[in-house]
Amino acid sequence: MASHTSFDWLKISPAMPNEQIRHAALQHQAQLTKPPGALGRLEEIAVQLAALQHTLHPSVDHVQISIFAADHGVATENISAFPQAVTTEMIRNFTAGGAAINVLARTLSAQLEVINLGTVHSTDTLTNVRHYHLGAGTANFMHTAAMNENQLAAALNAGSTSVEQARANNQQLLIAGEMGIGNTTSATALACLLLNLPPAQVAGAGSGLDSKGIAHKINVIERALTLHRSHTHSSLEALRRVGGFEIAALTGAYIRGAQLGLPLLIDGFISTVAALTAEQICMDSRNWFIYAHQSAEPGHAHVLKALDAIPLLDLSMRLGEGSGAAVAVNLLRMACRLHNEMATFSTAHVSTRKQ
Ligand SMILES: Cc1cc2ncn([C@H]3O[C@H](COP(=O)(O)O)[C@@H](O)[C@H]3O)c2cc1C
Ligand SMILES: O=C(O)c1cccnc1
Repeated sequence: MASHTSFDWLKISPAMPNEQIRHAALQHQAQLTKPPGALGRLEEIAVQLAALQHTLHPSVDHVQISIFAADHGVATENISAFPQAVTTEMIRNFTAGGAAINVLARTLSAQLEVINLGTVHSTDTLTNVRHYHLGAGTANFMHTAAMNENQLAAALNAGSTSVEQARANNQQLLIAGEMGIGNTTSATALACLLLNLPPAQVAGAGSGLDSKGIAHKINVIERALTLHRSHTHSSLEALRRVGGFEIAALTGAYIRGAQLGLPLLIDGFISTVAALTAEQICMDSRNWFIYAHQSAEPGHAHVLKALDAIPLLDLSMRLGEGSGAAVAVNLLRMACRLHNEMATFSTAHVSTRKQ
């Protein structure tokens, strides 16, 4: 790939979790008034957040949710149950406060931002959207690479910018969500390239295809992989060829979040494919990822398995927008408060385990 300067930042090493604090947090958990391990993964989350935030008193009160939206050229192949216009219509809905993620963000008092990287229909009149204009959506990857290198670099940078803003605003956790009709096709093609899986194993209904629609989607992805596979020698190149602007922005956000030491709560199938891409580009970035939920999209289980990740929740959600991650925030908050506020055996005068 040319244009080295624009991709150079991807090589910066991720921040390291604090292992001393992890150890101290584990010891603290053992002193709380409960049988050791009885709070299960809530204990693990608190200990992990302590190590990531370099404090014995972790907290995720301040949450930023960044929704990256873009259109996909491959949408012209009839691979979604919904028309492409929905991407733009949903951006409008996000700004009006009516989408699922708006409701969830309000319950969390989270900061929500909407980023349009490039859609077929303009949203320029909307003032509370950050606009990037990378193009009127990606090119159709059935015929050519989805992005050129400038578009890929700009999309990765857009994700990075959101993380830097979150950091500057002292946010403690970032959720990067996505919106883009056709993006389960793009994410499936990308996962298949990165993990060498057959599309039939990964592809699903997305926003609601029937079995005939899924068979067609699989066929489209198989043909695209035949075009791109032999030219794809790196994960970054796979992202450029079959990814989307918003998937690249998520990837950039995850890599930059890891570099700046900001914990990242990963949503469903599309977000997890971006996390897989981030991890393949920048291996130790994985330390900063917390997988929130298992999507009903069948490919999600395969990608999570490849990542050796067990998500916190399984609610049969299949929405995207960062919604599954938003639902998991209260679990993280409760894990932190238990860790920070429970009495110890000694302060509460509770007898410890028999020797
Ligand atoms: C109204 C509506 C709101 C959404 N919010 C997220 N998605 C989700 O569905 C899309 C991916 O599905 P596919 O690949 O089948 O097009 C993405 O925009 C994703 O965020 C939505 C989809 C719809 C229809
Ligand atoms: O799991 C997801 O992220 C997902 C699944 C279906 C449609 N949109 C998003």
